[in-house]
Amino acid sequence: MTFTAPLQKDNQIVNGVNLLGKVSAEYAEILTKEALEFIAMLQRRFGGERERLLKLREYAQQQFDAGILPDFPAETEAIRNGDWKIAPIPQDLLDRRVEITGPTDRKMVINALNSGANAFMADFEDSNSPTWDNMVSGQINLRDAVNRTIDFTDSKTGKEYKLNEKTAVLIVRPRGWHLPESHVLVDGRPMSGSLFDFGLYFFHNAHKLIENGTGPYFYLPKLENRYEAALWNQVFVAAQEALGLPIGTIKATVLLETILASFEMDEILYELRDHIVGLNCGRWDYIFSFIKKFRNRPDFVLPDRNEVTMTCHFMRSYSRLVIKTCHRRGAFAMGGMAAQIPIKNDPAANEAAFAKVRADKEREVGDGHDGTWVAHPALVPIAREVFDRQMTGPNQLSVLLNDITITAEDLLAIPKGKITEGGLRNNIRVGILYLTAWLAGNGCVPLYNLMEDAATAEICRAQVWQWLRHQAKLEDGRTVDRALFQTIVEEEIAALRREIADRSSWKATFDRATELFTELVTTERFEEFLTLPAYRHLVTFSN
Ligand SMILES: CC(=O)SCCNC(=O)CCNC(=O)[C@H](O)C(C)(C)COP(=O)(O)OP(=O)(O)OC[C@H]1O[C@@H](n2cnc3c(N)ncnc32)[C@H](O)[C@@H]1OP(=O)(O)O
Ligand SMILES: O=CC(=O)O
Ligand SMILES: [Mg+2]
Repeated sequence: MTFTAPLQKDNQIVNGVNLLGKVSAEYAEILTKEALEFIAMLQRRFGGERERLLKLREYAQQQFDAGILPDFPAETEAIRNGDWKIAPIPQDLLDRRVEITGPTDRKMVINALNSGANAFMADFEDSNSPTWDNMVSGQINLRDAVNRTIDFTDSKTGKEYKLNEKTAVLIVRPRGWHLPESHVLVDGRPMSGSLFDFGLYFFHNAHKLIENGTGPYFYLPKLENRYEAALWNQVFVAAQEALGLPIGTIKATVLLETILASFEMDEILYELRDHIVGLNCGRWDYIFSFIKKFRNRPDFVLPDRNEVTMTCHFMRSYSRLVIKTCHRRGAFAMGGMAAQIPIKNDPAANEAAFAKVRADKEREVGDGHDGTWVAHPALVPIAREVFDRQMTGPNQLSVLLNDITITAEDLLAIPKGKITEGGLRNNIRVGILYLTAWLAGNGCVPLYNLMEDAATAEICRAQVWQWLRHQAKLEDGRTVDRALFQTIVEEEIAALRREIADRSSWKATFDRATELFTELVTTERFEEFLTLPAYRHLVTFSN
């Protein structure tokens, strides 16, 4: 994706680096000459390899389109069969039973760190809309959190926020390899969003984190193979060398959230063995990736989104393989995110939502996961109660699952279930409303009592695309074709317009979101990520 914007010498704080976004006095504290030199170094050294690996994804797709299915690579058998372990895990990451996640909004960062969770994943990815302001103010908020100077006063309620004495361990999730940061050009080209997010956080905070007795910890999203893991490893080595820190200071947890990465779990752990502490089951992107990679196969059409749960054979197999693989290597197998959130003003519905979260956590701890994710502070005690009851030590590394074998067939077993008009309508509604919020600068929203973020919205639009492409049959016998889609989408747009009538910030982006969603689900060529075309609408040049 390229953007044209005037290159001005006067916004070149550093030779060859052009800042196209606003730089206020506060932003300049993050976008210092030294920090920009550091991220430019990362981009110059690793930007080319990133682009090559993104091309490799296209090549792999051609194989799937030609009918070839993924399998465990023959050439890395020695790694899978070898007897090796990852490097030791730091003390403050040994017990990760409950992790809260959320965007880097100032109030939410304080709430998450105070939530009672063991760790907080501060998210520049699925739950973030990458406006320039969100990216740079997110870095400011994290810097202030690390320095314990963060505070906030809610202008509406007057409520004041500051950090408790004891806070969650901070882990930061940069954007995935596919996303650019178009407000920063290095030698005339947009830099990688991953390197921007990682680089600025690491540069400003690594030494302070170590002084505080913790470290620069990261979650790495959407990896598809060992090469992408190896690239992160090289980035870590270069970053640590540049700041004079020992190799292995950085610790990362990789989101195992693509179907292809499932075939290279050992290899990903191996490539990152000095820096990795575990894998995490990112179930929502995983489902999305499953639909995306096999999108052109009529035999891989999935049922309604709410039927594709963690208890489906392919999902349960994947999470068990994560546990088995990780524990053999001394790495953590983190669970994932149930989408239920508290339901206000309806105690019965709220209890039903909590019961679903509880059941999800019971499955995770029972299977051998070492910890889990929650989306909301009110869910911390629910997850903690389940893990405290069933996980007596700090983790379950000793659960080896030696008697379980997971095959390629298990990972690729298509779940059975219905496609319904309700499911189609829900995908359309959630897809449009999520994009509306995202374009308005909010990457995570409650919709119809569920947490929705970029990964869940990807499932919505990918399913509609897939059902249209393969003329899927609804349970009542009708075909999902253009005519049916057109009728339903028009009805839903009219209903949504009424639903958001008093939300002024959403009204401004609703039309763009409906256009974008319709384009995404009806286009001949499947868009790899909805955030790529959507990002063009977010980019604002200040000069
Ligand atoms: C697929 C994946 O990648 S999962 C990971 C990405 N997703 C996430 O991280 C989910 C993050 N969660 C959220 O953003 C929010 O919980 C939402 C959008 C789902 C729900 O938000 P809301 O409806 O506004 O929540 P609600 O009104 O109940 O919030 C109550 C309080 O909890 C706080 N809160 C809610 N969620 C979080 C969170 N994840 N972290 C910190 N604070 C939170 C709110 O800021 C609010 O604080 P206040 O009382 O001081 O004002
Ligand atoms: O990032 C998490 C996911 O489920 O996707
Ligand atoms: Mg994800």
